[in-house]
Amino acid sequence: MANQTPIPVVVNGAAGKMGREVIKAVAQAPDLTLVGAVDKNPAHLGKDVGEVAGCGEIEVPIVNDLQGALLMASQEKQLSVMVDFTHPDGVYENVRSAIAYGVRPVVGTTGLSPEKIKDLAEFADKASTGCLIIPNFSIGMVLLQQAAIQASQYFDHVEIIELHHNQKADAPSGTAIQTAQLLAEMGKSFNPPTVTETEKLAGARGSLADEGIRIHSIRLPGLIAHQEVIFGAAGQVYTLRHDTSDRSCYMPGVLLSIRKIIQLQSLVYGLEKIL
Ligand SMILES: NC(=O)C1=CN([C@@H]2O[C@H](COP(=O)(O)OP(=O)(O)OC[C@H]3O[C@@H](n4cnc5c(N)ncnc54)[C@H](OP(=O)(O)O)[C@@H]3O)[C@@H](O)[C@H]2O)C=CC1
Ligand SMILES: O=C(O)C1=N[C@H](C(=O)O)C[C@H](O)C1
Repeated sequence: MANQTPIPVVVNGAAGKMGREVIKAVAQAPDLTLVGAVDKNPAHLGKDVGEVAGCGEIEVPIVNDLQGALLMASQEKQLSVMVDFTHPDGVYENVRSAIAYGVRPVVGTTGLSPEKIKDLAEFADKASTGCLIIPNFSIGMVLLQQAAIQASQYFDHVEIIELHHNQKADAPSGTAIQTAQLLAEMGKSFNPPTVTETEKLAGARGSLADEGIRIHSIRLPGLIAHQEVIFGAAGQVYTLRHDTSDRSCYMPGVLLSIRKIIQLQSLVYGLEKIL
């Protein structure tokens, strides 16, 4: 790895909570080189992104021009990568732009609808470009999901609770949606009704995903990112829980994705597919 030319990386959303972690991780990785830092928050424009991230000056200023950053990255000799941790409203256009410039997108931003993901998959296919959409970069969450898939063979009743900080824009979380999808793909329906239910307050029973799976979203200051998958059967409850205490937990998955995407020619959804 030491003799290879470093992979050029653009970080979009560089001044955000996740973006800052990615800047620190990329700055410390000898096989990666940061070539662009983009963020729309005017408070950070023009500042050195290393200073903003807290890892010291790295001589890359924060700009609010994704197209310009992608153009520069596309002119590097090596295939380049855009890491996106921005906002559900802008991520689709960001990914389209990256693919159009031949820059490979590693997407952590959540909130993309299944239709938009399908559309991006077709766009990536046409361009023969790798694109990674990863709802959760932590290994603990992959393991939780695998345990949930196992348990779903034996339990017919399951509900998901996701708990996040109250700055989160989208609900349910991308992770909870993916977890429900993985269970729904098991080829069975969950939660057969046992009684006629009435919601006295709308939403009391949470949101309804495919195959009868319910997701409940909690938003509170003091939380980072947490998820429970609770299975119930006569006389027993089986609870799987993952807790994030620091956003650094996502960085091994982000770095792995940057390294792996160079070899991909199509869109891949989910960290478990590249482990
Ligand atoms: N896949 C995973 O493992 C994880 C995914 N996430 C997801 O990542 C996303 C970002 O989360 P987080 O870092 O906590 O959010 P933050 O709000 O802390 O950071 C987002 C940053 O991106 C900026 N921004 C927003 N829209 C754009 C845009 N169109 N172009 C450039 N910059 C933009 C924001 O500016 P401003 O402040 O002005 O809005 C902000 O500085 C969310 O969707 C979240 O769910 C989070 C953690 C882990
Ligand atoms: O907004 C967050 O913080 C997180 N977002 C992702 C999601 O929506 O699943 C991943 C993790 O839960 C943290």
